[in-house]
Amino acid sequence: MAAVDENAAALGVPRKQLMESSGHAVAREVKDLTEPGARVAIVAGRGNNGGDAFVTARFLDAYDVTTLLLGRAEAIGTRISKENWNALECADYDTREVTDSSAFDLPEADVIVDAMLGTGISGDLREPAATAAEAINAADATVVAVDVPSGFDADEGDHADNGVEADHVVTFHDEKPGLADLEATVAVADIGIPAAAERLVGPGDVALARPDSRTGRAFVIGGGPYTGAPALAAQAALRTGMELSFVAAPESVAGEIQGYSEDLIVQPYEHDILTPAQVDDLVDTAERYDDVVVLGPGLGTADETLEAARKFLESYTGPAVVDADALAIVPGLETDATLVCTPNRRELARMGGPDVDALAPVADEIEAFAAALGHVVLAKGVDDVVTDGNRTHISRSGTPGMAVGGTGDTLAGVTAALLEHAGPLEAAAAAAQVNGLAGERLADRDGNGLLASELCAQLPAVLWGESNE
Ligand SMILES: NC(=O)C1=CN([C@@H]2O[C@H](COP(=O)(O)OP(=O)(O)OC[C@H]3O[C@@H](n4cnc5c(N)ncnc54)[C@H](O)[C@@H]3O)[C@@H](O)[C@H]2O)[C@@H](O)CC1
Ligand SMILES: [K+]
Repeated sequence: MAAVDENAAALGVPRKQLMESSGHAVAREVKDLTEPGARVAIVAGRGNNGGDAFVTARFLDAYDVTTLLLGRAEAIGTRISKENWNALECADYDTREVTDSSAFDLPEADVIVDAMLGTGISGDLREPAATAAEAINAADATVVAVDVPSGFDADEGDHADNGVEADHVVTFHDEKPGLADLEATVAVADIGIPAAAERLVGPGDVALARPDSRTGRAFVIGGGPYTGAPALAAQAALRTGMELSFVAAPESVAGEIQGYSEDLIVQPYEHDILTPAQVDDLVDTAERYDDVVVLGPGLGTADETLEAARKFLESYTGPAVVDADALAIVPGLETDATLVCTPNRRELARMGGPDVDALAPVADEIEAFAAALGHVVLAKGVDDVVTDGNRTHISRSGTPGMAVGGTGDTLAGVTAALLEHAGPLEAAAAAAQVNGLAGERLADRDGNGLLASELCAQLPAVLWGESNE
């Protein structure tokens, strides 16, 4: 929800507007339940849940409304909530600050609006919310909860023992898991979040997957016929926050790959391409160090290489990005690994997916393809389609200059790094967006002459730069 919210703001629908819709929806519920003139007590916390209810008060001018704030007005936690509180104060609404739990005095009311805590809560209620909840539960009034009954943990779906027992819940945008199990009627209010805030990858999705610590090991299994591809994937993983990037490559090309960069750790194996003989060692290494694997860049299409890729994924059980030539073996594969497959349009068609120029118009078909495949698919095109077969996102970032070779390899490395911090769909969606944004930054300078090797250097600014603060 926080991600969708941030995406909506980026699309021009800021959170304060959503708060206005939320507060209005709660007021409509109160109006449905009572006649004008009825007594309404709003009990509000200092977060945005309380802010919603300050809006509600403005829509209930025909009622006898008292708004109680748990805490001091200076301590209201968000700007938009503060602004809505100030609006009540300036316009002479009946507002009261409850500065400690012993001073909590719930007015006689026909309806109580519970806006103490929303989705920002964890654990049992602390004071003064605990005392207030007790009074609300003891009161002979209809209780309308804003978003969730206070004490309900929307992440876990369970309810604190000392939480509010609501009669009605007006929840926003979407059902929350566990709400339906409560003894309350639940109404889902549409608060005007554009569908694109969920469909299109935005800054909220990037924030969800952004590494907040430097950690993890990328293990790129690639190289042989080509050497640049594995090096680019490994570099991109480092630029996206991995601690170490290993490249397992044939000894015939290991020196060349190392020669590109002192940042990489190259682990040569005997042979000049990947064959099944190397697979047991590679699986051992990847599992022992909890690596995130990138399988495919530069491996080539020799039969024994593809056989080796298959054998690797049949025994490996960790997370892996499968790219380039290795994608050919994924359809029909039996594996316990968590895969993100990153085909371009041609590779997607060869895997049995739709054969089209533009991916976004056939997003539903790609979703069905991913469902049948049983893995997350990040299909790369002008617009990228990212889907787990159930939920689907479209990333529109990127620039025509990214048609250059190597940007798919950097994407594979970015995806691997984000897999260290997020689930496969979330990591893939954010990776598509981040790689494209890095390309856009570089295109400001280099236009259609940008290089994948230089795109890597843009990744940190996209993820942690000033525009994110
Ligand atoms: N898209 C969205 O996310 C929208 C959210 N809105 C509202 O914003 C709410 C979430 O707002 P916030 O994130 O500000 O969170 P809350 O309003 O739920 O408040 C969190 C506050 O409660 C305190 N707290 C946490 N656990 C506690 C406990 N066990 N006992 C006592 N205090 C505790 C925290 O210190 C924090 O200050 C939603 O429930 C909804 O009502 C709406 O304004 C509309 C849009
Ligand atoms: K609430």
